[in-house]
Amino acid sequence: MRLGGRLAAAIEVLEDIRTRHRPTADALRDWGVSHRFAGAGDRAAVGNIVYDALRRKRSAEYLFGSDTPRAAAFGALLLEWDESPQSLNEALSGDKFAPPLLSEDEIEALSANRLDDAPDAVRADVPDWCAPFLEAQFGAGWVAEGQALSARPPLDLRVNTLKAGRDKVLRELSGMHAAPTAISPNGIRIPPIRGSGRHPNVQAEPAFRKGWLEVQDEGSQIAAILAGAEPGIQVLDYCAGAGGKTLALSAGMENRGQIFAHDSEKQRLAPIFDRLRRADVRNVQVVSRAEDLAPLERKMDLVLVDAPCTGSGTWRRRPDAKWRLTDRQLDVRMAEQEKILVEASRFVRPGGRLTYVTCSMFPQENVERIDAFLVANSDFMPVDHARLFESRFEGKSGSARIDAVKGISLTPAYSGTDGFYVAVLSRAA
Ligand SMILES: C[S@@+](CC[C@H](N)C(=O)[O-])C[C@H]1O[C@@H](n2cnc3c(N)ncnc32)[C@H](O)[C@@H]1O
Repeated sequence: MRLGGRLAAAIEVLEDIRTRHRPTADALRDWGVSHRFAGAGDRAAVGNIVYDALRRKRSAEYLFGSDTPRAAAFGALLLEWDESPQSLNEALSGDKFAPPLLSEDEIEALSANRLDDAPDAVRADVPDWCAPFLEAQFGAGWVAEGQALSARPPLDLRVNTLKAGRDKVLRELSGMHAAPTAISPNGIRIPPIRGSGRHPNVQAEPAFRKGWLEVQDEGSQIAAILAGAEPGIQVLDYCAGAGGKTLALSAGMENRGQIFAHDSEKQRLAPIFDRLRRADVRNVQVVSRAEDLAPLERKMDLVLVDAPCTGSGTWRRRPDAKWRLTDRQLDVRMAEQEKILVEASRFVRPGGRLTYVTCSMFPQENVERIDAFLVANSDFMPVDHARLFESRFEGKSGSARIDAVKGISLTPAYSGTDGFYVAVLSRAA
C-alpha cells in the first residue's frame, strides 16, 4: 500500500473508533482481518497514523478548524511525520486508494491557524476539564507535560537480574538501538520509532523467552525500586494485577524473603503464574482471596499499593483513554484509592512501610489521597522522599520532581518516563 491507502485506512479506523466507541486495538485488529492483503508494514503504518492522530487530536482539529477523523489523520502526518500540505498532496495525487487531496480551503485553514496562538489545553492536547489538574500539579510547566504526554513513547525493558545482567541483555539486543535507561539501573530503552516503523517484537526474542527481560516502563521500574523491597523481608503487593511490580520486587529481593501477591480481581492475576515461572521467581505466593490475607495483618515489612487510577500518566501509550476519561470515572478512582489505602494499611507492621503508587498525573489521585490518609491515620508518617530518592538513585535527583514530604513525581517531560507518583509512609514502631 502507498501512503494514500494507509491514510484512507487510518481515517476509516478513526471513524470506527468514534462512531462505535471501540477500543483502538480492537478497531485496528478488525481492519486487519477485513484487509488480509495488507502486509505487516501496512498494518504498522496504519496503526501509527491512528495512534498519532489520537495523541495530537486537539492540535490537528485546531489546525483544520474541524473535528473529523480526516482532520485528525491528516493532522497526524503534518504534525508527526514531517509532511507538509504540499508534500502530502504530491504523495496522494494519482493514488486511487487515497482520500481526496487537501482542498484549497483546508490549505488556507492550515496556514491561517497557528498552534502558537491556540489555547493551552489545545497545545497540550488534553481535554479542557483535565487542564486545571495538570496545572495544579505542574504549575507553569504543565503545557510541556501535556505535550510530552502526547508524543510517541519508547519501548522500555527491565532486565531480570535474577537471570541476567544488563550488559549481557544489551548484547543480545544489538541492532535494536537499545541503550541503558538514564535512571533505572536495570532498564533498557529502545527509542520511539519515527514515521511508519514499529518497535521490534521483543516477546519473540530468545532473551525474552529465557526470562532475561520484561517489558516495563522505566517509571514503573523506578517506582518498584523506591518501594523499598530488600532481600529477606515480608512484602504484600496488594494490587498485584498481572505482576509487573511483583516481578521487579522479587528481583530486588534476590528471590529471598516472601512476597504475597494479591488482587481483588482474580482474573487480573491470571498471567502472573507464567510470568513468575519464566522469570525464575520463587518467593511469591499468589493470594487471590482477601480472607486469606487475614494472618498477615500487622506483619508486613512493606505493603505496596499500586493503586487503580485514571492512567493519565500512560496517555502516550493509550491515547484513546485520554478522550474517554470522564470526571465521574475520576471520582470513582479516588473513592477506590481511599478505600484501598485504608484496607492495605492494616497489613503494615509497626515500624514497617506503606508505599503508594499511581500512574496518574492528577493531584487528586496522588498527594491529595496521601494527605487525606495521613489526616485520618496519625500512626503513619511520610519518609524523607528526597533522601529516599538519592539513596536509591545516587546523583539522579534532578530527574524527578521530589517533595521531601509530599512524594515523588515522574513525568514524560521531566523524567523521560510515563507519569508516576510514589509516596512512601512509615508506620510508627
Ligand atoms: C495499576 S493496576 C496494578 C498493576 C500491577 N501492580 C503491575 O505492576 O502490573 C491496579 C490493580 O488494582 C486492583 N484493585 C482494584 N481494587 C482493588 C482492591 N480493593 N483490592 C485489591 N486490588 C484492587 C485492580 O484489579 C488492578 O489490577
